[in-house]
Amino acid sequence: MNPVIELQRVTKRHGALVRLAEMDLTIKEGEMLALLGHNGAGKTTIMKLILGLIAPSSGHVDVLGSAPDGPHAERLRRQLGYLPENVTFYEQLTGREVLTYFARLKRADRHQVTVLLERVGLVEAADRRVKTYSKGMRQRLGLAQALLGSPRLLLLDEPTTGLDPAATRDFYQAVKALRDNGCTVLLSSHVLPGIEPYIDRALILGKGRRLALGSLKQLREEAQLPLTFRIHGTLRAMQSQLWKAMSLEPIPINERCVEVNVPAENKMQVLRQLTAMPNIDDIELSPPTLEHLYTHFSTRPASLTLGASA
Ligand SMILES: Nc1ncnc2c1ncn2[C@@H]1O[C@H](COP(=O)(O)OP(=O)(O)OP(=O)(O)O)[C@@H](O)[C@H]1O
Repeated sequence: MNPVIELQRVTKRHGALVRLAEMDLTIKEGEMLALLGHNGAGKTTIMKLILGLIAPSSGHVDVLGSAPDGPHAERLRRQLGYLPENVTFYEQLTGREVLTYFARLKRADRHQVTVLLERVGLVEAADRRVKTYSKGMRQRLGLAQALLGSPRLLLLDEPTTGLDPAATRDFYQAVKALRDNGCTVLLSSHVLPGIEPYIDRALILGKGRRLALGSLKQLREEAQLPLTFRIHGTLRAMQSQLWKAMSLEPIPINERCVEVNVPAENKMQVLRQLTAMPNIDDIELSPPTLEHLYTHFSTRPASLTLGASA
């Protein structure tokens, strides 16, 4: 598949401050990639470079086949949708009026307004003033605004900050439907819960540098973090020597439940030993979450990040 975004050794500096350092990144058509990082890690800087709002100090940025700050910038921007962090609208206008206003600005077909209100689940609230909207509804209106003109590439900057888990899920489901229709999505976030099922890959950033890049599976393979086993049963009968014999350190959850961390390579061996025990009723296995992986990659020594996967 064609790359939609290509960054080659891109650096963005302000005097001595390096906002982004030698970044290489290729995003393919129809991919959903999450930019993850602490405040000031460089997420918005990457988005602004892709939008052509700022130019790299060195290196090359290519978006849909041309430079975003080059002679084709205007044509290119019509193919991009952008939901900025902290989106605000005219409070006195209705959702429909807001979208109609943006459609005019973007020179998009006004018939799209109703279609998009439907797509983001705002049809019933379309004729209410924005000042009556919840945070989740405002974000969905922001998403509808970003979708005007049927963009091929969607950039979402911290789109779910401040949303509750149900509103976050609804938001990502709407984005996933777009991605499934071939739209490429780049989203930045430091709110990790809820994002896992929707992304193809994650780029973990720290101080403008790439700390890790890959699918959840690739990040798990690279990190080699242990699996968590939640074991249920009559555990009081389990002597500490038994745990020791399996090289496990149980963390009590309650009288009938403990958690143990098991290195991935020992998974089957430990499972066999545990399932052979009559006092164990159930075992739940959890691989490391994106949150565990993020913590791992953002706290490991800098010398180990040089080989971050391409
Ligand atoms: N216009 C600017 N001039 C100088 N430095 C800037 C400018 N904009 C951002 N920076 C700096 O660049 C670095 C990266 O900022 P950026 O906004 O890309 O981070 P971020 O990962 O999006 O952070 P956040 O999660 O807080 O939004 C930070 O150190 C920031 O202070």
